[in-house]
Amino acid sequence: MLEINHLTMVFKYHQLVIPSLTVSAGEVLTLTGASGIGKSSLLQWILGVPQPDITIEGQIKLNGEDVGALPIERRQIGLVTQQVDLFPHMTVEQNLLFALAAKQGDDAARHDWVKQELDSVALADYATAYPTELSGGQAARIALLRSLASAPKSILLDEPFSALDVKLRKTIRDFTWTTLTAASMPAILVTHDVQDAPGNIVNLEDYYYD
Ligand SMILES: Nc1ncnc2c1ncn2[C@@H]1O[C@H](COP(=O)(O)OP(=O)(O)OP(=O)(O)O)[C@@H](O)[C@H]1O
Repeated sequence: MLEINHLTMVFKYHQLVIPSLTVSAGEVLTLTGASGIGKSSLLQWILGVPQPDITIEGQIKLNGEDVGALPIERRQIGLVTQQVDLFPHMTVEQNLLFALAAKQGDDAARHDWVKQELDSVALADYATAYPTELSGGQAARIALLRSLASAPKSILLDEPFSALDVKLRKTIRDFTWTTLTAASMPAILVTHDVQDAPGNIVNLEDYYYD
C-alpha cells in the first residue's frame, strides 16, 4: 500500500494541501487537474527527485515503511512516462537485462525471465532489435516491462499513453492495467484524459489554494 499523508506543496503562485491519498496493492489511482497544478511535481516528489523550486512537506509510506528520507535509488519506486527512453545502443534484450541487474538470480535465470516476458507481450522476435526498430506500441510495452524488471514496490505513470494514437492507446492501456494488476502493487497515474483511468480519480483542483 502507498500512503501520502499531510502533504503541502507550495508553488510560486499556489498551494496544494492534501490530507491523505491511499493506494492499495493492485489499485491504480488517477490524478488529474489543470496544467501546471503540480501533478508531475507530486509524482517526482514521491519518486524521490529533489524539487528545488517547490516547498514540500508530507509523509510517504510504502508498505508501512516511511520512505520519505530515503534517496531515490532506495525507494524501489518505478516511473513510466510517454518518453520511452530505452538505451539506444542496446538491444531490447540488453535493455531488459540491464534493468534486471539488481535482481537476484544467475545469468540463465535472467535470460529466462527476459524470454518469458517478451513472449508474454508477443515480442519474442524482437529480442535482438534495437529501440529505433520498434513501433510506438512495441516500445511502450518494453518500457513497462523494463520498469517492472527491477521489482519495484510501486509504479508511477506520468502521461504514459499520450504519445500513442487512439487505437494503440486503448490496447496499451489495457495491457498496462492487466500487467499492473498481476504485479499487485500500488500505482499512480497522471493523465489529462479521464478515459485512461481504470479506477478512482482524484482531481488536484479540489486541493488547490491561492
Ligand atoms: N523546473 C521548474 N522550475 C520552476 N517551476 C517549475 C519547474 N517545474 C515546474 N514548475 C512549476 O511547478 C508547477 C507545477 O508543475 P507540474 O509540471 O508539476 O504541473 P502539471 O500539473 O504536471 O502540469 P502539466 O499537466 O502541464 O504537465 C507549475 O506551476 C510550474 O510552473
